[in-house]
Amino acid sequence: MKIGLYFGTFNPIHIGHLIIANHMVENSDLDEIWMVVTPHNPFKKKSSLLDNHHRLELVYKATEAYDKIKPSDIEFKLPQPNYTVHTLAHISDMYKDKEFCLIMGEDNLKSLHKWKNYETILEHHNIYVYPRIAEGKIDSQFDNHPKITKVAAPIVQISSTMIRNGIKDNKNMKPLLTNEVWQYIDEMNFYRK
Ligand SMILES: Nc1ncnc2c1ncn2[C@@H]1O[C@H](COP(=O)(O)OP(=O)(O)OP(=O)(O)O)[C@@H](O)[C@H]1O
Ligand SMILES: O=C(O)c1ccc[n+]([C@@H]2O[C@H](COP(=O)([O-])O)[C@@H](O)[C@H]2O)c1
Repeated sequence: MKIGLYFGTFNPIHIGHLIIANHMVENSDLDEIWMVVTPHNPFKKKSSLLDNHHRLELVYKATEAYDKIKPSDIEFKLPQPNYTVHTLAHISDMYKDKEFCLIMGEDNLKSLHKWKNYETILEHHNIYVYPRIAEGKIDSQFDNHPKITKVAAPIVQISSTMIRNGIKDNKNMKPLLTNEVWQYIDEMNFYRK
């Protein structure tokens, strides 16, 4: 079984993430997508983060109706900040019968050469890349790389930052989230201040 790992902070998960996950699983050889909720991205400050379990709950609510998309809390028990190379080693060891690939936007591909042991990641895993509008250039070593496959997924210009800021400013952000996710955020008063 081939699993696509879609890593993210998901603070909160929005329809942009879901569109990508669904597109990838329906238009590639991947059997499932696991949305891996990251406690602490080594490149981001942790301060404005909703608790891990709340972010996981939101991913659970967003993906409940999708058979091939599943939430994962595998990084919760691993040392922080979360280096993807360590998570991949751990998960591959846990599920020896499965093949794990990475799903990544072009924005993340632009910084991949700065990730811890990125050569090891590429040695053991395929990366499926979808287009994203972002500044900067992709390192030329990743051009036509045998382990990197580009997938022509739609571009959706939504970010979690946009949603958090909108909620704080009392704007209606409902169309950018699933109903279940919006209801939970609203009930719990998340992101209001
Ligand atoms: N609209 C989108 N379309 C496609 N990919 C996205 C979109 N938003 C985020 N991603 C990608 O999904 C992964 C997880 O996203 P992340 O949790 O960082 O969301 P974000 O919206 O970029 O968050 P933030 O605004 O808080 O930085 C990252 O690899 C990110 O590049
Ligand atoms: O391993 C690394 O060096 C590394 C550097 C930057 C980001 N990552 C991972 O990339 C994933 C995407 O993060 P984010 O915050 O953009 O959603 C998340 O799981 C991070 O831990 C990993």
